[in-house]
Amino acid sequence: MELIFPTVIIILGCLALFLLLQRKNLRRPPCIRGWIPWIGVGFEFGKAPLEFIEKARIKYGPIFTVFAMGNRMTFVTEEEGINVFLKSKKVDFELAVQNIVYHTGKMGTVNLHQFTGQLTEELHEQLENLGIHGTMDLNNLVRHLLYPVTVNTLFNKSWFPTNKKKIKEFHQYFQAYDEDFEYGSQLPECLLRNWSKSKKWFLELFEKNIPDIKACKSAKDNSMTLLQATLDIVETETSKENSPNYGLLLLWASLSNAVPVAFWTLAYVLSHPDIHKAVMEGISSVFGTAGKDKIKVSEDDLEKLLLIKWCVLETIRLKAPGVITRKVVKPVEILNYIIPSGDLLMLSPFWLHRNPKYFPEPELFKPERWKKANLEKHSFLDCFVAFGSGKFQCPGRWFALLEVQMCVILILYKYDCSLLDPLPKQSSLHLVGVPQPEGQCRIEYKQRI
Ligand code: HEM
Repeated sequence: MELIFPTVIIILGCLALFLLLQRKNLRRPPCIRGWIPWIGVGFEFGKAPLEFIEKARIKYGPIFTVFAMGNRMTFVTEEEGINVFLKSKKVDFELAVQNIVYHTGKMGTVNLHQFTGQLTEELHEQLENLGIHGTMDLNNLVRHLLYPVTVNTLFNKSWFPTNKKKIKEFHQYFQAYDEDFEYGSQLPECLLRNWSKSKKWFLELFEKNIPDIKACKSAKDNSMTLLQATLDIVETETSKENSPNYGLLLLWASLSNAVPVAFWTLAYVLSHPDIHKAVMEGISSVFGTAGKDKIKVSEDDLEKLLLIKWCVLETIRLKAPGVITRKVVKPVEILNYIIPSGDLLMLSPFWLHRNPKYFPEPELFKPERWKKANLEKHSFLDCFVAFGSGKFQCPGRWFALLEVQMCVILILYKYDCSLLDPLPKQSSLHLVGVPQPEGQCRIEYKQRI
């Protein structure tokens, strides 16, 4: 009898605790966890993550958790969750992404429009290498054009290699680094040998070059490149040792997003004959029809070519990053569910931009929908979150828009272009950054005379 009483108390206590935990779990969003410990649904999720999250939304509703590789990722897809994601102090950006990202938000203060002249010059220089006529994979063409243009403009004039072997190496290492970037922050480097080798190659390159990059100010006006400005901030606020990592982050963020956006913009414009025609009429009305002159593109010219800016933005709407991420630091309530601290809160710009509630006829490439955006006041369409939003919005967004517009203008001004393949599908392998095309899409270009 003496033993029965405490035993009953313990059992009742356990039961109460169990019911309490159950109740707490009941207030959590539905969780897709699979049966394998730690791995969860990692294999299914990893095969085609973009499709996985849309199927989960259809099956489980506007908020759900995916458990994979030891992480709880809670996806929000509608207003209430999106507002919490973008505005709540209970979620954190820096803890959610690689440690090295903190503080770069300050880059936003640099006046990117000072780059108009240099971008034009660099683009003309690289376009010379295309010759007068050719056929090649459009993605390859854009990479060969924009890798050097971006690096020389953002980092240091003439920093991009000019020797063929080194250029090839740069392309190979960058593509390997880009390919596994999102796994690089989650898996041990020994499992990602190519990624780790490429990272080392770039860090060494930055280590070697940072003193030169810092020393070399523009001879014309003593102005700084974006990397110089960022390094000034990094070295004052953290330590010199972080500089190569920041350099590499900036390199990845700029090349891995702006280059595929330029590819998709050209591919969309060239595969829509009416839009292509209207774009060409715009270019001829500002610069004339002949394509041989080394035209200078000013900010005024860009204002007159609003359709091209809309085409770039419409492309970014359709090819937005698969996810952006925050870490929940204090339990937060969304749609009557409690999201526990430690969860990663995920928002998919890609799928949000395909919700007909926010973007009518979402699958169509309709640049004119941007007529409604107040671009003069630097604001995008409601629910357009390709660059994130709020405090941690992408600091490179205006540079990217400028660079892609100039790239499109100069290619189409100089060359008569047509696509030899249909618009490719996008690769569904990656969630981070702008998606890459799956397979090739050839372009034929002929210099205008
Ligand atoms: C169209 C091209 C681009 C897209 C779609 C894009 C998108 C994004 C997104 C979604 C974020 C995260 C925002 C968030 O979580 O709220 C981000 C961050 C960032 N982006 Fe971009 N980006 C682009 C181009 C660029 C360029 C050209 C640069 C460099 C010049 C750049 C530099 C960065 C940096 C450094 C961050 C980290 C922000 C921080 O530390 O606060 N991006 N970008």
